[in-house]
Amino acid sequence: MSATEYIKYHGLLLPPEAHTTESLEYAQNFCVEDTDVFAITYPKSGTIWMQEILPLVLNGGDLTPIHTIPNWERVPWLEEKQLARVVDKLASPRALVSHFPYSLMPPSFCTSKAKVIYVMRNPKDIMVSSYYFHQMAGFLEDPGTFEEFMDKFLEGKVMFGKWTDHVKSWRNSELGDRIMYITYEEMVQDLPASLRHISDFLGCNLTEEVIQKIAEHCSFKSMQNNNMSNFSLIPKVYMDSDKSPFLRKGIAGDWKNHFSSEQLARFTSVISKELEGEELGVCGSEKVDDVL
Ligand SMILES: Nc1ncnc2c1ncn2[C@@H]1O[C@H](COP(=O)(O)OS(=O)(=O)O)[C@@H](OP(=O)(O)O)[C@H]1O
Repeated sequence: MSATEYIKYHGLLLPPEAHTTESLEYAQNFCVEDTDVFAITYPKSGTIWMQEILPLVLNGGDLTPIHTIPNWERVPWLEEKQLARVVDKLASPRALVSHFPYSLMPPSFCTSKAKVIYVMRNPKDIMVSSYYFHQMAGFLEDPGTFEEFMDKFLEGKVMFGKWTDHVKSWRNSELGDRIMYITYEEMVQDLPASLRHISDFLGCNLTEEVIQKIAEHCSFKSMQNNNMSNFSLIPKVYMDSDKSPFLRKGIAGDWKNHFSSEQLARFTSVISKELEGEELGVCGSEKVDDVL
């Protein structure tokens, strides 16, 4: 398939396969409940990982949902068109994901007590992951060369705009104890510790035995083998895993295999300039600036 032209929504480019005028309007009018939990990510930061983790943490490690419900229905995207179709089937407390910047969250989110887990990832690894995703996803624009894709990424001419705008919008959201920040890197480094952190934040009181069980089922290998999570149910015309699997490498630092020293210098210069004066702070055990 050839990708249809992206739509523009409040200045953000979005692929029309997943986003329609109706789905975006539905998201704006969505009635957020106090018990809802949102995992918010810039694309390729660990969204589907959280779609696996959240139902397990919220339901004491019950494996049924992750083995029976595809991830896009189990923990749907706020902005995508399947939400309206599955909303009545969502287990309570509901878990959702979104790539929206803070400014596009619905009014009911802002007045609710819903909690947010914001997952950050090294933008260089995001760009690499996204580059391969654009090669395998038939509904996304051809990425061109790595160099061309870097230009687009840095200019924000990719879906959901600039990474720096996304991070800044959520770092400045002032949601207080409703928001928890975590990095993809700390999840890779020590998943059980990250799960304890998430479980405490959500007030779930999980035993160590359950934490270990969840960690096992959310490992990269287990998720690669879970047909409800690896997108093998999606027709090849939309996602062709022969070109690049969705669960591709699952590591921190793959950018080192892709960036030339010139590209690294250019990327770092643009990103640091845009983050100048921003206090990104501490996420769990990691100082955020250390993973950038
Ligand atoms: N369990 C686990 N462990 C480690 N890494 C994992 C895991 N699950 C998903 N991933 C990696 O997350 C990357 C995909 O990001 P997203 O899920 O945010 O993509 S999307 O925005 O929903 O398209 C993509 O990263 P890359 O491998 O670097 O491409 C996935 O492999």
